[in-house]
Amino acid sequence: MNVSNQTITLSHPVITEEVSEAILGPRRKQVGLFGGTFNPIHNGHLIMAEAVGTQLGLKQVCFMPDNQPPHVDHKAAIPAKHRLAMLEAAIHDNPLFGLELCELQRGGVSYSYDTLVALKKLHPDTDYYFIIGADMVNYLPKWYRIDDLVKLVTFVGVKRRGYAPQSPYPILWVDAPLIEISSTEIRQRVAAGQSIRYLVPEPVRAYIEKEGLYLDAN
Ligand SMILES: Nc1ncnc2c1ncn2[C@@H]1O[C@H](COP(=O)(O)OP(=O)(O)OP(=O)(O)O)[C@@H](O)[C@H]1O
Ligand SMILES: O=C(O)c1ccc[n+]([C@@H]2O[C@H](COP(=O)([O-])O)[C@@H](O)[C@H]2O)c1
Repeated sequence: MNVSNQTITLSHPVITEEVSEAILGPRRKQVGLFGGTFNPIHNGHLIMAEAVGTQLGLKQVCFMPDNQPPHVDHKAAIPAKHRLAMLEAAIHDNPLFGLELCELQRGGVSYSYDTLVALKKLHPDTDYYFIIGADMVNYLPKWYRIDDLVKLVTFVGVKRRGYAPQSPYPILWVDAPLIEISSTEIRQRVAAGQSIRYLVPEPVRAYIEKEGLYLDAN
């Protein structure tokens, strides 16, 4: 500790986070939830999760694979065990990233309202930030019990080219590098025998090849 001209500079924190919590009570945790089908996860997902987590200073960003996405026009995804294996391979080397598996464990249609009610009951000291692309923000008015859901969670909208950053609901808008990759494009490229190198992390590319996934276009 240096003392000069009445300015005190601390060379290291005096109390630890544990001591602070013992005195002031538990601090609220800020956790990002990135829900998706991840069929498969791609670099666009990873870049936006990193951008949101670092810009908002979140403690963790949890990727949350859905069991069955609520909108009816979604194509059947490959089995959850493959989507999960690729997610694990993609995120394991980033300490900011984690997994939230409650929707797979619950089964059925993955309504976000049901998920947030369950998570808030389990972790009342956590504030959740639900990360969605600007394309998905347009659909928010159609989400199940959306007026109740916005009271349980803060929606973080990631800007995308071609989608105005606006909504009737409160959205925390975040800029991330614009990476126009979609899982649909990855599946189509694999089916057409084209390269997906550098569009997905290398362990994900290797897994798709080893397991022979997405060879039929859908
Ligand atoms: N390149 C991207 N930039 C910004 N947001 C994205 C991007 N790709 C996906 N998202 C967002 O990620 C979330 C989960 O998306 P999902 O798992 O359905 O991936 P997808 O690439 O959109 O898949 P699909 O092409 O099969 O519809 C959604 O909120 C979607 O808006
Ligand atoms: O709860 C809803 O009504 C609802 C409607 C559409 C999408 N969602 C959630 O939004 C996330 C992204 O959806 P998707 O279809 O792009 O994978 C995923 O976690 C879905 O469960 C939720």
